[in-house]
Amino acid sequence: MRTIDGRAIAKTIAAEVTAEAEKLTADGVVPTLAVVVPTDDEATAWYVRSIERTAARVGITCRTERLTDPSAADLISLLDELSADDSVHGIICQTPLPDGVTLAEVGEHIAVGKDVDGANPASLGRLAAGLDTFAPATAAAVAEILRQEKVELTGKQAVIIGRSMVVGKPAALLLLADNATVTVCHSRTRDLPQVCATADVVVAAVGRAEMVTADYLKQGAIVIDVGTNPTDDGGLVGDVDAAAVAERAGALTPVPGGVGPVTTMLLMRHTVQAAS
Ligand SMILES: Nc1nc(=O)c2c([nH]1)NC[C@@H]1CN(c3ccc(C(=O)N[C@@H](CCC(=O)O)C(=O)O)cc3)C=[N+]21
Repeated sequence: MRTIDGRAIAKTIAAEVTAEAEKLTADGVVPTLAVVVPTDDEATAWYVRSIERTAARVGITCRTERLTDPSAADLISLLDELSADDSVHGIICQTPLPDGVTLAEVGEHIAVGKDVDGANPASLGRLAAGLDTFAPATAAAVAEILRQEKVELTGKQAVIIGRSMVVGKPAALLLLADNATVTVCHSRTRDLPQVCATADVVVAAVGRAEMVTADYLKQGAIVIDVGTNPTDDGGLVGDVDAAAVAERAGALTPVPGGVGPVTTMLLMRHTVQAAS
């Protein structure tokens, strides 16, 4: 089994994004990403630090807006304000959101042109319609990794495990646009391992530690692991049991070092695109 190096892929994209950010800055436009942080969840805090670090490295200004226990109305008024602010080019609202608040309802208040993490339902609709738009960075990372690894998708079977608005659904649309035959599975899918075992490409985005084992895979399948599940000892594991699939998979994205770093970098690429 080949291990796909997400950090190396992120590095390649970083070079391109840095050059683009430099050009914009020379023209008097400092690419700026607003990060709205509505809850103080630990995984989110890590991602926000990573966004801030990566932005600094590629020449993007990061403006972090922390809210304490906000209502939907509080979030909406901040997102409306950022959407109208000409000095802000990209906006990401971190999940999880406070109880009872949905990403779709607040996402509607992120201007589509600044919606660098594809949270506005209109962005997802545009993606479905084949219009120019930003896909959620994680879903975009899945497609980007397959492209960079030169995995030809035309006519291939792709199975996505997970139907969320941030990963499963947009990833399905992106792979469909690359001519794969796409199946989306979820918690109610019957005979999940057998369905997955028909796939040339498996995308695991369920959020259950090491759930995907060898019996889910056909020999040689390409496996993209989107899971980031914290372990008791402070580590991180994916949705795929990497040791269990080693003999069966053709290639696998590791956790950490796979989809995560590409996700963060694509958020940066989207931000310079939004500023252009
Ligand atoms: N609106 C929204 N969009 C998101 O995309 C989003 C979010 N909210 N909320 C939080 C989660 C979490 N998330 C991660 C991204 C990268 C890594 C990542 O790069 N992890 C490193 C390792 C981290 C470690 O070692 O602890 C890696 O995989 O190599 C992790 C987690 C995006 N999220």
